[in-house]
Formats: sequence, C-alpha cells, structure tokens
Amino acid sequence: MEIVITDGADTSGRLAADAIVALLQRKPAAVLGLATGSSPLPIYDALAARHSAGEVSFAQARGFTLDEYVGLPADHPERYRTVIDTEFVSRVDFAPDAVQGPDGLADDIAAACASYEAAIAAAGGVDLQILGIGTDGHIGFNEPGSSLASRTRIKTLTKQTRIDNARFFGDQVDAVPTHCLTQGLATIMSARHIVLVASGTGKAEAVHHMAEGAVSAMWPATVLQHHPHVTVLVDQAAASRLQLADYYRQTWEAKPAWQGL
Ligand SMILES: N[C@@H]1[C@@H](O)[C@H](O)[C@@H](COP(=O)(O)O)O[C@@H]1O
Repeated sequence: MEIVITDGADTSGRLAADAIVALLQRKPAAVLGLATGSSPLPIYDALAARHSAGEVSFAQARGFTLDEYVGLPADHPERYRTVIDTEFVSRVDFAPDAVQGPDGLADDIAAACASYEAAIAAAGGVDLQILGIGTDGHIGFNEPGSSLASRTRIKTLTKQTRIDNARFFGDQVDAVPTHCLTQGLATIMSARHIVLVASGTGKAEAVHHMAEGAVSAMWPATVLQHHPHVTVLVDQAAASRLQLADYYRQTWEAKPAWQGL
C-alpha cells in the first residue's frame, strides 16, 4: 500500500486523475470503477478539465459504480446512478450505456447482484477502482462486519452511515434509505489498481486502521492490505493519526515522478 500525504484534496484529485489519464493513454478501453461521495469529486473535476482540454477521451472506456441505495426512485437526485452521471459521466465522452451500476430498484435483488458481478467479469474486470472511505472504515457500502470475501449483495446501512449521509438528504436521517446494494470486498479486491482518496480529520481514524491496523471485518478497508497495488491519497488532516507518516512522506519525496502511482 502506497500512502501519499498531499497538501489537500485538490492535489489528491489531480494525482488520481493523472493515473487515470495515463491508464487511458495506454489502454483506451480501460474499465474504471467509479465511486460516489464527496471525496472523489476533485478527481472528476480534474478529469473533466483534462477532457475539455483534449487530453483524454473516455469514448472506448467502461465504468462500473460501487454501490446504490435500495428503493430510491429513478428520478431521485441522490440515487448514486444519477449522482455519478451528474458529477462525472455527463461531463466527459463515455459512450451511451458504457457506465453501469447495481440496480437498486430490481424486483429480484439477488439476481440483480449476480448479473452485476457477471457484467464486471464480462468487461474483463476493473482496471482502476476509485474509492473513498467511510468514517467507520467502510468501502463501497461494506459496513463493519462485512465478509472479507463478499461479492455484490444487499446490505443494511449502519446508523452512523445514515447520519453521515443525511447531509445529502436535507439533514433528515430518516430520509436516508436503510438498505443498499454494494460491490463486495472481494469484488473491490479484484480490481487491478485501487486508488483511495480521503480528506479531513473525520477520516483519520479509519485511514490509520486501514493502513496500519490489524486486518479485520470491523474495519472493512483493512482488507486492502492484502491487495498488491493500492494507492492512498490523503490530506494532512486525514493523515494525522498515521504512525509512519514521516516514512510515507520521505518515500513519496524520493520517488521519481516518472514512476506514477
Ligand atoms: N457509499 C459511499 C462510499 O463509497 C463513500 O466512500 C463514503 C464516504 O463519503 P464521503 O467521500 O462523502 O466522505 O460515503 C458513502 O457511504
């Protein structure tokens, strides 16, 4: 796991965007794993800017989103499928239907989850997965207690996550759905490169556990310690609980720029 401590979320977003642009340059039909939440927004802003500048095209690329609320109507602005369209997909040149998400309105949830796994596999798997992290260490919506071997499935959201996400629902915790569909931890682990972004002191404890704690379902992001290519981009506040922060800084400063993430 490579930990990069940056001077802020915009720098983290730019570095992640650099890695995605480089990927698309060597593999124009790359498969991207897309995450919602506020943390990835600087990545999408940087990619949209680079697309506008003619530096990158998504015309042959594919995308798979991480998760979705169960039961939000198709026209609900907080439906993750709508959010990712608004924040990213509509700002670049993906082909129609090139981006898919789990179907939170499916009658047969188990079948929808199985077909989502099959679609990711049929696309050749995810080349680069963007991730945020919840304050309780969840990735996607894999809440504490999630199986480290889990695949896409329905999950019950914790009270903490519903409180954290109430800001997107007019600060009404009861308006936040109780269930979600999420790629499992094993699904996420199947991606070839994982880029996780976090900022703010609220994420510091989760970031510390993820990078330096014991692997445990209680901190689901710790499963990433088993992945061979994870890049973690954190601002100073999110890095404030890292025991080896000085080592990470020295390692990054000594790394030749040409190596990329
Ligand atoms: N399902 C999403 C996660 O994918 C995201 O990482 C997390 C943190 O969100 P934020 O980046 O807004 O702090 O929120 C939600 O729970």
